[in-house]
Amino acid sequence: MPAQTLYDKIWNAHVVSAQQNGLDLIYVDRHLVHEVSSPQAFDGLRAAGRVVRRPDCTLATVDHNVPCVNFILHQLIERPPRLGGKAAIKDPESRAQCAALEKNVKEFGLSYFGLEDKRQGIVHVIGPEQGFTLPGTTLVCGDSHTSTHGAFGALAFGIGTSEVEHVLATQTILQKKSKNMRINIEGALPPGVTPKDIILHIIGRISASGGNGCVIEYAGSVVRALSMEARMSVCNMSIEAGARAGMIAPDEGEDWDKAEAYWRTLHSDVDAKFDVEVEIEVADIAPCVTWGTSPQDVVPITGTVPDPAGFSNLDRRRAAERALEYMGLVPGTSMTDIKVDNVFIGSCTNGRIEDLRAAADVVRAAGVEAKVAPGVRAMVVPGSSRVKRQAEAEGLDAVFRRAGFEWREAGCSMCVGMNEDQLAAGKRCASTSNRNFEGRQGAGGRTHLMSPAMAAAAAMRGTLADVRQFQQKSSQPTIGLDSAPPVQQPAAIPLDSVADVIIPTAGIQPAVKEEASLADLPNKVFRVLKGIAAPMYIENMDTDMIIPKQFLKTIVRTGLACGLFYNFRNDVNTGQPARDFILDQPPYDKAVIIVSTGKNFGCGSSREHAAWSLDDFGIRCVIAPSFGEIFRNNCFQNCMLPIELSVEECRELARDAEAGIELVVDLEREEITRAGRETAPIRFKNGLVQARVFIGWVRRYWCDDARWRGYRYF
Ligand SMILES: CC(C)[C@@](O)(CC(=O)O)C(=O)O
Ligand code: SF4
Repeated sequence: MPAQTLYDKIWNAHVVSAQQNGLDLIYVDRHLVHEVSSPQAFDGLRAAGRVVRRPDCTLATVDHNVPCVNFILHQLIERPPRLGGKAAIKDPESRAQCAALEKNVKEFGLSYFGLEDKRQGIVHVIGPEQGFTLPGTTLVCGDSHTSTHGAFGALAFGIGTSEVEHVLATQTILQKKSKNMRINIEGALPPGVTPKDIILHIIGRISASGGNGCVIEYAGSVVRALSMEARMSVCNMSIEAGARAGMIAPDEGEDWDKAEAYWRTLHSDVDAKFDVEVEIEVADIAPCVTWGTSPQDVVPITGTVPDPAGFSNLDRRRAAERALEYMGLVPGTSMTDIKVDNVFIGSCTNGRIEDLRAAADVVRAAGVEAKVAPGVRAMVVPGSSRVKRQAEAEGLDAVFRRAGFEWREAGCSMCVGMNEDQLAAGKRCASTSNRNFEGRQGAGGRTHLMSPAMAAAAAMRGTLADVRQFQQKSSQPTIGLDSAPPVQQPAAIPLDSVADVIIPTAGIQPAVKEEASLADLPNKVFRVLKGIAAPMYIENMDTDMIIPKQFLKTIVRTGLACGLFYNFRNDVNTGQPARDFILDQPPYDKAVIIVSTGKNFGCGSSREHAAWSLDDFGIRCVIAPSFGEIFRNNCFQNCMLPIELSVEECRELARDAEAGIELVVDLEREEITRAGRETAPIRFKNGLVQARVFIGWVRRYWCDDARWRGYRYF
């Protein structure tokens, strides 16, 4: 057996069948479900008369839309008010989305941590908390930050809603295997430098597209010494590095005796080959903050706002100029001179107990009299109800409250602003979340990413601040390392209805005996596509830009063209159409193709709404130098072809698109030509694979493996 990486081992142990088009059908051990990415999936099941194949391996919760304010009465959908619950969900769309999940979990018989459940919380906090996440398993969720669970040596990745439906129905998923990337992190961690700083530093170093096409394994002495919370923060942001997933080999486990033999094999073999290896020396890292609108826009807190003119890459420079304008920043400004209006401590990156302790340490170090700086609104939102209770048991809430922080209920809150916790236009927020995208925390809001300790320091000072100045005053241990004092955990809450350790692929029974049907192939599938292409020049065009969060509250897939590139096409303040965006100008208002010269198109959130809105507008093909992996899969699911070409080729096509020349994408010939021009055709890179996957994908209505009939449909 050739040497294998950790990723290879888990992947190989879960292959149900290798497909001819370069995809593997993978068995899914665990499936987490939340209210935003699931309603359309359940509707699909209902329409097809299907059941959930493994309700015992599926766990659902509400997190994105839940109010984080604590009112006395809770009155979600026709329920008698109860004491001690959360505020009623006032926004009708948010309420409908949560209500849809409540209905679906009942109908399909799933384990559900609802609003009033003591175990409710952000999906990526509760999975590990409840022992649902285990080493060596495959775990998926309709959410990009599923990468978090890789901290346990699981292969965990985000998927789109159509894929959620496929997993619900079959407990399998069709995926292309990624490349292996290893990031070795060595050295002595300087004071004030936390896991968040390490991952921000890494993204700054390898870029937001640096992990494209890869699964990252984090290794090295620094990683081995990290606590589980810290590992989760690092793996969480693998998606911000453009990777499919992040993983860390497990080294300890509470259920050790149960699964020891298997878990012990979960490491990369000594001579395993990685496609990409990166070395990180942590000794030189300082606490980090972001200045722009991509997680790669990282500087040390001692640094200044960079000058876009310093970027030699044209798309990068354009993105930086746009970012600075959006962020209201001037090159050369010291980061510590930047005033903040809001502070948000929470999210699936940094909403765990250790994060709250780290932030509270800084608040304590500022002195008992110290208060949040005047004019700053600071809130702490625990990642789960259990984290909240633990923090209260340790008295952390009192530390925060005394200093003037708001102490909130568990949920996603201002990480995404789907509840009422939104950052107002023009306001600046020091945030422990993972995305500083335009409009991420609220339309027009400006986000700086940082560690919980740094966010607490910013709250106390009223500007971005160097946490080391606070820490010198205190003798608190460095956060995120296993050396932190042991803390008493509250009694474990049993998760009765969730199955025990699952041995991958064992005991698979042949599924339903239905036959593949080629009859109703969607008519959107094309073999030749001719039409107007709209050029776009932004690097890291994230799916928050393609469709902002206010359009994610729908429970259907249709009618989303109105949300497409919403913040580009409308005035953020008035909501009036701006009419100056490319897709609003003839002939591009009839575009069927997008040509992006910028890398990493569709990065970030897994929201299939991005593909649905492009589809609704009439786009059938997107051409770019690289794609966010989940977006790429979502395109296929919606019969929209993503084509990867070199940056130069994309630029060439963008020039033609700019001139209004129609492009012809021919799948059979695997080439792109310019209508009515003699210019040499551009061949698809990996043309065969691309075209075959596209045609094959939609033709393969059923996964026709003898052992396993996976079901897929549109
Ligand atoms: C559902 C959505 C708001 C999401 O959680 C989805 C995701 O990251 O895949 C996000 O953070 O953008
Ligand atoms: S990234 Fe934010 S919105 Fe998405 S799951 Fe994490 S906390 Fe929730």
